[in-house]
Amino acid sequence: MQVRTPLTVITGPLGSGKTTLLRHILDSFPKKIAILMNEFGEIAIDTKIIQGKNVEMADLGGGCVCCSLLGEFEAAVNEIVDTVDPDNIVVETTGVAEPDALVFDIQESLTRVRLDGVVTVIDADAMVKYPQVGHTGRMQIEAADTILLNKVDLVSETELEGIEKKLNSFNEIASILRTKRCQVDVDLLFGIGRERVQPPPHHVHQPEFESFGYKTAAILNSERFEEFANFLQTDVYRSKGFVKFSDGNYLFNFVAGRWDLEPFEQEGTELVFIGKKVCDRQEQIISQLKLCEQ
Ligand SMILES: Nc1nc2c(ncn2[C@@H]2O[C@H](COP(=O)(O)OP(=O)(O)OP(=O)(O)O)[C@@H](O)[C@H]2O)c(=O)[nH]1
Repeated sequence: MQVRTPLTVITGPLGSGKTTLLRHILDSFPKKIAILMNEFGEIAIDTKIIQGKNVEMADLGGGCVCCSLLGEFEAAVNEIVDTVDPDNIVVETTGVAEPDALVFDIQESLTRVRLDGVVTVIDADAMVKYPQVGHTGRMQIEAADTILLNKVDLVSETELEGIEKKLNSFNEIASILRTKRCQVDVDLLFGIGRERVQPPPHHVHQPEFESFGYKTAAILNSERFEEFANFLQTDVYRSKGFVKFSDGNYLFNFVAGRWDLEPFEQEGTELVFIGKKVCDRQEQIISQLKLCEQ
């Protein structure tokens, strides 16, 4: 009998910490893992963050794995099993993906893998700033076997208790683990052996988010870029990518008004901007960025 490879889906809203979790898993999980990534936006940033970690990965490209890429997903999974034969496969979906169609597809159509579990990463800070959980967020919470309530360093104990209550009201069977920077014992995430049967999805997924990208070969002035990041508040919910300053290269992350820069070996500047009506501001944002060029 052919043994099916266990597959774990990582989902969760934009900027909640999915890539942070993947980096943590790759640093601490001793088995051979293959990763499949689906990104929102035309420039693949997460793939480049993970690359170089000595891991096999496949990039599903821009688009939504839950809507248009199911065929590509199946092909990529089969190819990984054939060529890499990993102990585990991990799929990181975009922050705007609804996992029900993907879970159903894995259950019904994928003969080489079995769904081990769904891990949903939740941004505690964003849950306080934007308490209304939208349709996509709700689907991501409902699908979870394990919820990482992440960014606990940014909110109070009382706020955490409120968020846990809300998460429980959407999903009372998932275990909720509080984390900072997704630091969790990775053994808790694997070997779940999910048995829940996913009913066919009634998929009406209409992502409300738009995105655009920007690349330049120019070196950016770090002080002007910091001013730019402070000014980004309106319309942009999420931005990420690489920036080149005169003193080196950095990974830039902006989520719900907070941003940080981390030294990162990736040459050049390429950024993605995501927000509900962000394309209306594309010209303005790019002209502000050009002012940062030295
Ligand atoms: N303060 C704080 N920041 C965190 C924590 N976890 C992650 N971050 C930061 O949150 C930002 C977004 O993290 P990512 O891991 O890139 O989020 P993501 O879910 O992969 O983002 P998308 O793929 O764009 O949806 C980064 O700046 C992280 O450093 C945390 O526990 N506390």
